[in-house]
Amino acid sequence: MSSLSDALGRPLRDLRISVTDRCNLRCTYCMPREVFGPDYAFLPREELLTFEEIERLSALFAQLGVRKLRLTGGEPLLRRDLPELVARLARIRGIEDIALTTNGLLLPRYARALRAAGLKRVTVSLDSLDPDTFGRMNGMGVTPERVLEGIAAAAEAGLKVKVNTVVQRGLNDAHLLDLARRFRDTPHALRFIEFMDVGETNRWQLEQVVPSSELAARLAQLAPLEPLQPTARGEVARRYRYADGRGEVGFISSVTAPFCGDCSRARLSSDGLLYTCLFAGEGFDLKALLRGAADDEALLAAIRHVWEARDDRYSELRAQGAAVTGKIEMSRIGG
Ligand SMILES: Nc1nc2c(ncn2[C@@H]2O[C@H](COP(=O)(O)OP(=O)(O)OP(=O)(O)O)[C@@H](O)[C@H]2O)c(=O)[nH]1
Ligand SMILES: C[S@@+](CC[C@H](N)C(=O)[O-])C[C@H]1O[C@@H](n2cnc3c(N)ncnc32)[C@H](O)[C@@H]1O
Ligand code: SF4
Ligand code: SF4
Repeated sequence: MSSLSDALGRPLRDLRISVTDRCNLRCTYCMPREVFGPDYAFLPREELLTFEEIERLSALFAQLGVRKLRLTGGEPLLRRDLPELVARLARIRGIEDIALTTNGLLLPRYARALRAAGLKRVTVSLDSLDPDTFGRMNGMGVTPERVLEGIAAAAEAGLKVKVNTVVQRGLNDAHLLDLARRFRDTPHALRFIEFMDVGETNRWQLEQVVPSSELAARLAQLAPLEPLQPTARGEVARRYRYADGRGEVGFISSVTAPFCGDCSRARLSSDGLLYTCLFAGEGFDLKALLRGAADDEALLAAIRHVWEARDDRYSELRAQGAAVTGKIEMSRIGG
């Protein structure tokens, strides 16, 4: 088994796989309704990688050093028979961790099947406990209760749960202590994500980013925060525990504290393009190779080549004032 490094010396360890570009929500920061409306052209079914294709590629990525897979989207639970894909991926030699990022709405239906297929953990997105705020942010008027039911179903099925909250100044930042209180006495780590300028449609403005340092100071009203050691190199979230022992929080601070230096994440879009950065404009068409009957050696060589040429560090460059246009949408590349 070989492993490789990119142009900045970073290994390839994680593969984030988008299984659909569709979603049952329209979060304003990700798929704003005015863009992703009834006429939006989502990918036709035949353009999506099949489970066989995803399995084959994942096994090749594992040969090149990938240890962790994350299924995402769009909303991954909209992809029919997703537990079957999990079962296929769980059998791949070298894969140590499989996770799923979801908005939670379909977890009451699928949590048990996912667990039975070999999934160990899920990350559920929930931006507010205030129904008006959450309904507005998810663009569909869906209540936080529905997501909490999904979280409960996941926990009951034996899945480890993390919760992701995107923070936007003036939208949900007034209600964050309620969320923190809600999860403090649970085993579910709550992670606050700085609103990011991903894609081209979410009208990102720096003024709407609440720096994690500001949030941390607010959370300290509940109890002082003590930093925790990273569990792995390249960990996205900075983790803290409350000094009174009642829970864990994390901060994902791509805007105020970029973490490109250790970024070992590749991304596979639902239509089979390989991207080396969340903010990339172009991907490498692995599906064309797959469907052009390339053998494993040719696919391995192509992936190696792409990774070895990689010098992406978008968040660091943004922090230095660089502007980039033509970025792919989050729902297509996978969050
Ligand atoms: N800028 C940037 N943001 C990222 C990257 N990876 C993840 N994120 C952001 O962080 C959020 C959380 O990612 P998750 O996959 O839930 O978290 P994680 O910390 O990678 O996952 P685990 O540690 O495996 O639980 C994503 O939804 C993105 O918004 C990255 O490489 N770059
Ligand atoms: C694109 S979603 C896909 C998975 C699933 N639909 C969900 O919402 O969890 C993955 C993650 O990206 C986050 N995200 C989407 N747009 C974002 C943005 N502009 N800034 C920060 N995080 C964002 C979401 O909150 C979610 O946690
Ligand atoms: S963040 Fe997730 S749930 Fe919200 S619109 Fe994007 S893909 Fe859908
Ligand atoms: S901005 Fe790109 S290189 Fe930097 S951490 Fe995110 S995905 Fe990795």
